[in-house]
Amino acid sequence: MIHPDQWHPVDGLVLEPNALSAVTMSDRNVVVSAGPGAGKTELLAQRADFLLRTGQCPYPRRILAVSFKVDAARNLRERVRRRSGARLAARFDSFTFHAFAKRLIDNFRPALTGTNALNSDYRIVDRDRIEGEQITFGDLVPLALEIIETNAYARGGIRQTYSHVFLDEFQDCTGQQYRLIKAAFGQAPAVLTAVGDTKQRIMAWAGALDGVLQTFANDFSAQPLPLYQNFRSAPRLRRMQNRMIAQMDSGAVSPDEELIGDAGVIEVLGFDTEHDEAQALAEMIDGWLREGTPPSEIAILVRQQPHLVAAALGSALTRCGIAFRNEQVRQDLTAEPVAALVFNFIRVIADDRQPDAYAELMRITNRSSASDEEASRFDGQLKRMVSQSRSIVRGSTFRTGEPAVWRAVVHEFLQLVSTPKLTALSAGYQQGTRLDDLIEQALDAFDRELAVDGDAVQALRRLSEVDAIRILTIHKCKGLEFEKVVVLGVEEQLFWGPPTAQVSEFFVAVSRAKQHLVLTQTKHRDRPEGATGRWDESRTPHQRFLDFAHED
Ligand SMILES: Nc1ncnc2c1ncn2[C@@H]1O[C@H](COP(=O)(O)OP(=O)(O)OP(=O)(O)O)[C@@H](O)[C@H]1O
Repeated sequence: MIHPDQWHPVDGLVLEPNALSAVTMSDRNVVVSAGPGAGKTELLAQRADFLLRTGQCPYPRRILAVSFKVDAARNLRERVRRRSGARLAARFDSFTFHAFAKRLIDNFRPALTGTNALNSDYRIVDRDRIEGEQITFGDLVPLALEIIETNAYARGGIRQTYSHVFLDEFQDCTGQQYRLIKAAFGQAPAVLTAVGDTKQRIMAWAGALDGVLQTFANDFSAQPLPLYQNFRSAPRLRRMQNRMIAQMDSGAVSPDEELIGDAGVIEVLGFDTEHDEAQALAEMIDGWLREGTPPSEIAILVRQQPHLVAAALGSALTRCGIAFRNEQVRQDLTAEPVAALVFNFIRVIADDRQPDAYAELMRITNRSSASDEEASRFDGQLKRMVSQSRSIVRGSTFRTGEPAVWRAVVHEFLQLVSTPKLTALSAGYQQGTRLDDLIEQALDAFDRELAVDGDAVQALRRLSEVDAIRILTIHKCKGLEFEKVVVLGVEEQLFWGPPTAQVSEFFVAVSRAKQHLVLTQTKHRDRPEGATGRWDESRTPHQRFLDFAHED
């Protein structure tokens, strides 16, 4: 443990004065408001390191960080683990609101009574729930709220556990989520740090509270600390963001002299049809990859329905042999250890060039062996199975594009690993049919990718975090950043709704780019297969948004 005076920002980062105050604040709640790329999430990671390393969050107490998206929660968790080490980071809980609520329900479920009472093996379903046995995602926060509001034991437990609470992207907090935070920590000694940007408020349609940063400052007597820098985007991109800020919140505009420089590229591309657009983008992305841009640094952002709007682009990328993940279709599966295990096994047997995948497979499957003897026996069995499965899938009779044959091989592998070992992979796997459901989802995801070109190795690349470029909605890209960002379809037909919400969404999309931003628009988009609702084939450029790209 070190004295607070001896602590320095991790990785040698220099923090602006307000950021340093927020990071090292000892006993006061704080609300940090700042624009994109100002380092709000980074500030939380630094604060976690400060609190854990200096003992301000003393053992066995913990830090709770609440984010809105699985990706964002995972990024923060990984940043803290990498910087502060696994031992200290074990006391850092980075959850989404839903995961935090579920944790409360799982720990204090008997506190739910009457029509809200739940069996221990309850399941989460999309809709049409059966009382006592099932709940929906939408029920998680209200049920957790009921527990915290009505049960002093649960309130005491949560307050005893957490000495510090972080709230990321807090501008999008809904009324119910806010009530949950207030009920859990309103009267508690826990120190809260909220960060957010009102210009990036994109969840108003889902009930995000207007002015929640100010409400929080009032209710929690939090000290407001604005930040002014943007560490993410090159100057040309920052000037575009600044032109948008001038319209959204004129008080937050940066002085011109801070944004001087030629670095950064913005391109506006117009096409006749989505096929022309797809071909040009696939060639452009192919060029970026050849120049050495890692696939994980390239994102295609679509305001909605990426599986339809980017369908032509998906086909063009496949023709060029570029792996992509369409995140609308693929759930956050790779974050699930059992799904990662299934994909890893397929990778090991289908692809020769994956020595790390084999080592990882051994490590994970052998983790919970009771003794050295058992571990070495299992090692031998696994090696034999991998070698047999390899010969099967490389044999001339193996129909490699056929999902059922892969399923059979995977099931045999899972049987060898055994249910107790699989259940031990994650705390939630004991519950109901969760483990089986996830295995099924992983296999379904693999089937879908296999259907694209019948190539198992390519299918796995598309499912991987590192090897594939990403196609995702603007909602999903919140808090993320990429070298190259394409905003696909800057058209009136895609950006509609209340003007303030639209411009915030466009702002979130544009501000994800570090170096290179491409905005596209087409005159015509054929109605794609699978489109059920309204679909306008004739398209109009969203000129007001495209104009932001032009320097005066
Ligand atoms: N003090 C700093 N010095 C140098 N780089 C920094 C600093 N703080 C943050 N960064 C880097 O700047 C980038 C943006 O930081 P971060 O994602 O924390 O911003 P943010 O305010 O949360 O952005 P947004 O609201 O747009 O999601 C990251 O790559 C981060 O590592």
